[in-house]
Amino acid sequence: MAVETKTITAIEVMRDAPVIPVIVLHDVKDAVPLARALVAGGIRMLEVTLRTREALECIEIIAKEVPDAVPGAGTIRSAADAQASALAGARFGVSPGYTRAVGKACHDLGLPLLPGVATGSEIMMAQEDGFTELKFFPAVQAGGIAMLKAWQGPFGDVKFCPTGGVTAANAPEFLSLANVACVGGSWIVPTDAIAAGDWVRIEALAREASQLAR
Ligand SMILES: O=C(O)C(=O)C[C@H](O)[C@H](O)COP(=O)(O)O
Repeated sequence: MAVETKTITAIEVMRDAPVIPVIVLHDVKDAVPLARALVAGGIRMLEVTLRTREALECIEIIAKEVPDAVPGAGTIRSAADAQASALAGARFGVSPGYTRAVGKACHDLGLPLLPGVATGSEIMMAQEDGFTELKFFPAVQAGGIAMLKAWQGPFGDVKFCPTGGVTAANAPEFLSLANVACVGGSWIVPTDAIAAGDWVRIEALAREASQLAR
């Protein structure tokens, strides 16, 4: 059954599955089979990064052709990125950092945003602007589990999606933390599997990821 479009919120994006795949697509023809494989494996929230020229077209075709998937745009770095993503049919946005301009654009567009943060000041700025579900990026490189535990005190009302260096091996420990709602990562969408069209492998990786405990 297709996920209702208009009412999705950032926390719903985070709670749908334990893992949000961070997807890099270079070829539009891969978008639909990849999205179908992820959905078959139990992952519906799909972050398609705006790192490639093809990304917006990929979001558009997933939105049209895979009703059970919820395409989102990653690597949103400007208001223009947010606008183009919403126009293409992205249902949520993820940014590697936070600026007021990006926050305001997403707010005005009604596009739920997981803003990227790596410091207390960035968390406070995002919170001031009304965001309480945040991406911790780059999670492992910026302090990992220990950082998230330290944030539990002053920022106990924030839920994080740690992303960057998260793998099948360390995801369970991240997911066991009370302030972690889900994790993000590229490990379930390996570049070589996409290039080879190995959708069976990606479906298997998604299935394993979707069964991780939180
Ligand atoms: O492109 C973006 O907007 C990003 O924020 C970067 C990604 O989140 C990380 O590159 C994922 O990290 P890995 O799972 O270690 O590959």
